[in-house]
Parts: sequence; C-alpha cells; structure tokens
Amino acid sequence: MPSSLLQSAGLVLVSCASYIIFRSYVGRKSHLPPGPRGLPVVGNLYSLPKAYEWLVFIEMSRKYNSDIISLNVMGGTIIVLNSAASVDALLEDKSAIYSDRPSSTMLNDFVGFDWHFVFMRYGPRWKNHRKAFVQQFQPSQVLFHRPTELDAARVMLQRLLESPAKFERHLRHMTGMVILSTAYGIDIKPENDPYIDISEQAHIAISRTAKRGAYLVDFFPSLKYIPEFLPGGGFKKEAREWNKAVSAMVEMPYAFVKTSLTAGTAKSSIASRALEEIEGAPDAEEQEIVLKEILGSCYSGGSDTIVSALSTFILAMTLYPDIQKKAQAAVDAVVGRDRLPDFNDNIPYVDAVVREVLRWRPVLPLSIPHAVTQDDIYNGFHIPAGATVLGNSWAILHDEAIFGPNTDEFIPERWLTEDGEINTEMRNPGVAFGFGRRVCPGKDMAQRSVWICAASILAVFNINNSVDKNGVPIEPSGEYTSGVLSYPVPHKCDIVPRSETARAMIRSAVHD
Ligand code: HEM
Repeated sequence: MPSSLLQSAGLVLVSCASYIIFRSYVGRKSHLPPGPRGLPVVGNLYSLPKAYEWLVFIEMSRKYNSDIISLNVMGGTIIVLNSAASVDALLEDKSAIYSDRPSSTMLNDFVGFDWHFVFMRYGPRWKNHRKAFVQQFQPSQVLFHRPTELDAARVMLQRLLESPAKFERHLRHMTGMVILSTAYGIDIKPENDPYIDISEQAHIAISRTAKRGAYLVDFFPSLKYIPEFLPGGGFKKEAREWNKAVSAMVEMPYAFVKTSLTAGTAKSSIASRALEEIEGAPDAEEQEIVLKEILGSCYSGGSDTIVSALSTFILAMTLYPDIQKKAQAAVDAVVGRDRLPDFNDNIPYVDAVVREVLRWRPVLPLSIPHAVTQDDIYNGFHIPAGATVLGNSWAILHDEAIFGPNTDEFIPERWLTEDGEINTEMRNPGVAFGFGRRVCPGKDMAQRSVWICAASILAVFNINNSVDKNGVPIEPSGEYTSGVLSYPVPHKCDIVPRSETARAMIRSAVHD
C-alpha cells in the first residue's frame, strides 16, 4: 500500500480518537439531562434501543423520573423530549434555535439526498425551499388539488373492488396518483409504474441510512476521505448504488414535465403553473432548481406517510368493528346511500376517526430529528449546541393527561363533545406532523387525502376479519414495524361492498 495512503488513514484515525476523547470530556463536565451510563469513548452506541425506540425512551423517562433524557453516542449528545411541556418549551417556543437537522454525511453527501429539504440544515437554503413549498400548498391552491384527491380516492375504491386482498398496493397507488398528478401532471400506470418503483427504491435508502448510528461516517465526516477499497470504505459502494434511485427520483418526473411542456401536452400541475410564472425571470435558473427540489421533496415526503396512516385506518376498522359501524352510520346520515362522499360533506365522526388514526399509531413516532444551534438550559439541564433533539410524538399522543384514558385503544369519541361535534378545546393531533418551524408543510393535503379515502371506504365497503379454512376469524396482530416511519405489519382482512348499490356506485364513480 502506498505510504501516503497509510499516512492519510493514520491521520483520520488520530483525528477521530482526539475528537471522541475531547467530546466525552466536555460531555462529562456539563449537567446534561439524566440517561443511561455509557461506555468510555463510544458512550451509549451499543445500548441505543434497536427497535420501538419511542417506547424505550418513555421507560427511560420513568426510570430517571425526568421528562427529558440524554444519551451520548461517540461524543455527540442526543436529547429526547418525552412530554408535551418540554416539546412546547423547546421545539415550539424556541423554534428559532431548535430547527436545525443533525448533519448526515451518508444520507446527504453520499446517498445524494442533499436536494431533499426534509434533511436540509437550517439556514437560507432551507428557508428558500420552505417558502416556495408553502406557496404551492397554501389555502388558495387547494382548489387545484381537490379534484385530483377526489379522483384518486375513487380510483382506489375501484381497485379495492377488483382485488381487495391487495389493499396495501392500492393505497400506495392512490398516494402516488395524488402526488405525481398534483406535482407533475403525471398519470401513473395501474401496475409497475416506473415513478413509483423508483420512489420505493429511494425510500429503502432513507430507511437504511437515516438511522443515527448506522454509519460511522455520520459521526466522523473525515472518514469520507477513506478510499473505497480500504477497510471501512465499503459504505461508498453502497451509497453509489442508492444514489442512482435517489437522483432519478428528483430528475425523472421533472424531466417528464419539461418534455411535455415543450411538446404542448403538459397537464396543469404545480410544476407547469410554476414554470410559466418563472419564465423570463432574471433568476429563473435558480428558481427552477428550487422548484425541482421541492417537488422531489413533496413526492418523497408525502407518499409513504399517507400510506402508513391509511393502513392504520384499515387496521383500526378491522380491530374495532363497532366503531366501523358507528362511522358508517355517521357517513350515511350525511351522505345517504346513493352517492359517494365529497369534500363538502361535514361528518364530525369521520374527522374524529382521522384524528384518532394519527394519534393512536403516529406515522413518525419520533418525528424527524431536530438539532439545536446554541447552548440552552431547560429545567436546569444543559442542552449543548449541536445536540440532536428528538420530540417523542408517540409519548405525547399517548399521554392520558392530555387525551384521556386508555390511549392505547382506538376511541374516536375522545375527540368529540357530547353533541357529537369536534371538541375544539382538546389539543389536536398536530404533533403527529412535527414541531415548530419544521412542522410538516404537507399536513393539510395529508389530512384531506386521509379523510376523503376514509369517508369513501366507509360509505361503500365493510372491512371484516378474514376467516381461515375452518371459518375461524383471523384477528390481525396489531403489530407495527419499527423505524423512522412505522407501518402496520401486513395483515389480512376482507373488504366487501356493503350492497349491490354500493358496488354499482363504485363502478360508475370514477371521473364522474
Ligand atoms: C399523514 C401524512 C403525513 C405525516 C404524518 C407527516 C409527518 C411529518 C413529520 C412528523 C415531519 C417532520 C417535522 C419536524 O421535523 O418536526 C414532516 C416533514 C415534512 N413533510 Fe410531512 N407528513 C405527512 C404527509 C406529507 C405530505 C402529503 C407532504 C407533501 C405534500 C409532506 C411533506 C413534508 C416535508 C417537505 C417535510 C419537511 C419539512 C421541513 O423539514 O421543513 N408530508 N412530515
């Protein structure tokens, strides 16, 4: 091996070791929130919870009798906020200093997600992207989005009628249709759509690389100089493979809009309308880059999250048949039995079901990690600048002092007054969408899509337990996957039309 290579590898190792020793020394001196004792140098690296971290963190809070706990991983501090009080005091009230993201060398620099503003560091570039995104999703734009959302819900009903056992695939198709059509004017294919396939591959890259502790290069960015063929450099090869899907995810649909605009075949979409406005502006080139990147972020941020929420809806309706009946009665009372629901229908019980879906099994139980940019103090505890800060949405959404008893049960009534209206005095399930300046900018669209799909399914289908060959009902386990994004473990259920009228309505509904 050439001596220059040996020298640079040695330099990297020495700088890593000094960094760890320095950080552990500084960490010991400050009065951090309580947490499990770590090993010298690596801290809690090997004792970080491997699964369902949100539940383990709640246990830690009980053990240390503190709503805020801390862990140390390779000298870096992780702060976990397990109560509404701590989240409100820091992530909401001090959002100006708690809105950064932890640096992620693997995800951003190697896998290539640096265009994704979910992962962008807080600063002018993020602000630019966020502003452009919010403009496209403000209330005045809703009228552009609703027809597609309604169409997609109705196509989903048709697909459920044709092949109910594949309901998860139909939910994915529905969200793909909403987002790709709204953002780019793309009509997706019924099966094997190339845009959806690419997004699925890119999301595998997120789930493998976004987890803190998965790659050493996230703790020691200087490891990025290790050549790929040396031990420890293998992450570069993995990243290169994922990078193809990640860059196709942002480039492919955008290229489609540009081509169809030139050909005069483009459908109205966020992209087509924005490109018309940008044309001729002195900074058109910069604006176009931002546009391309926010559309990619929308596509990536919106698809899996809505699929997870709707899968929870199907699971809850299977596990709680009495609630399903009440929800159907509420839909029938407003809509009747001879048409499908639309956005003008006011059905508070369905609103309550959607809130309960988001609360009962939050899609991102630990939200997305924030980072703090300045030293801070909370309840006498030191929070060091640069610490990763996790808001435990699950802990808040399951807090019985806020949401009433039996928070592990699916009870839509907790959201309603005695008159059956939404109780506006209750804290809403907003923490399911994150915190402060980084709160999900797609939350209105998400809630609308989940609402119209839930109301439409309730109007025309019964969701029952499947039965085995002896006719014995198979109750779903109710288990969830662990990870940044959590889904119900795939389960079986029978989705059957409520009547022949319902069947006929579904068949004739699309594009009516
Ligand atoms: C049920 C569906 C959804 C849930 C539960 C959800 C939840 C979240 C959460 C928890 C965050 C992190 C907030 C934080 O850091 O504090 C987030 C961020 C984000 N979401 Fe959503 N989301 C959903 C749907 C959508 C949709 C439909 C879109 C796009 C149209 C979208 C786009 C984004 C973007 C771009 C961010 C990054 C914001 C930033 O970093 O400034 N999300 N979402």
